[in-house]
Amino acid sequence: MRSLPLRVGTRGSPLALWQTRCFLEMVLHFCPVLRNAGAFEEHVIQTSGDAIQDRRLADVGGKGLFAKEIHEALLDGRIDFAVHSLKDLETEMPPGVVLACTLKREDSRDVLIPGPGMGALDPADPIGSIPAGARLGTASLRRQAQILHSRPDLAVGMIRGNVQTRLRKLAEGEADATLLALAGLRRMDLSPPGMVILDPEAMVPAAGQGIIGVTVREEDTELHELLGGIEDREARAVSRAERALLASLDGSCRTPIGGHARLLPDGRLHLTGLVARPDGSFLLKRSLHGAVADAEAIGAELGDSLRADSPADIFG
Ligand SMILES: NCc1[nH]cc(CCC(=O)O)c1CC(=O)O
Repeated sequence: MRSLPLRVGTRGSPLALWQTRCFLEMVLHFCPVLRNAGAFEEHVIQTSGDAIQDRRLADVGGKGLFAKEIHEALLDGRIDFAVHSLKDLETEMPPGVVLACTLKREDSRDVLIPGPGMGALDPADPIGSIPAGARLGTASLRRQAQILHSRPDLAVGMIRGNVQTRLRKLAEGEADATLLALAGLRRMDLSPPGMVILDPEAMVPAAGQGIIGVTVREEDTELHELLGGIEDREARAVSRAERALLASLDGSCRTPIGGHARLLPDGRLHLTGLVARPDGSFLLKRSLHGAVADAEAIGAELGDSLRADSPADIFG
């Protein structure tokens, strides 16, 4: 057995810390031998994404801004593994870093949250029931494009920061409504008043949304084995499809892209993909299904088909 403690890297946001502790509890559950005090050491790593609070990440121009420094710490041997929100983890990681396990998915849907000045939303048609001309606060081009596609009358402004910061800004009137991932709210036991869950076909979630992913050094077979025990096979299957779709679209961070897979009652995998223009003036959504064993091929095929039928400027 290697020397303890095992050093786990994480971002410092409340959600990231919650996810890291939840993951460590799972490891202890499956691996009681590690249950002595001090088996793990938490290393909070500030990432480029955390440092940028005033601009859209898309304008800073880089994928993987929430993970770069964490990958570096892993490759330098300063940490042994790292816990990520899979949706913030780029599909092509640096050589030597691998995704060793994906945990059981929390709810993958987005929610629409009205601010204090907005009346109740209609749960049967939440997006349609937003008052005309309302200001929506989001930094996500994927969410912005999908809302503007059906509601071009709305104004979109940016709200950034961690989940708590965004909710505070909403309460202070910086926007009339906002959109967040239900997974983050559930994990932190938050349920903002008036929030309505959006159907994933109406607001296609981001690839990997609601899934926690753990990275390790490729050569670290011991940790690979340990983490294999808590891998969730369904989460792995859907994330393989969603991430293959993302990789095959190879959009820039300025391309709104959605990807959402689920297992059908008959065991096959169903994948919905979406590409759009940020202003919602173009939006293409398609689905494909097939065998779980073909998850990656399904993602790649759907990505190719969406790309083939999108105007050139989408991927320019
Ligand atoms: N982009 C930030 C981020 N990364 C992961 C989550 C939520 C948790 C998850 O999707 O697993 C969030 C917040 C949000 O989008 O509301």
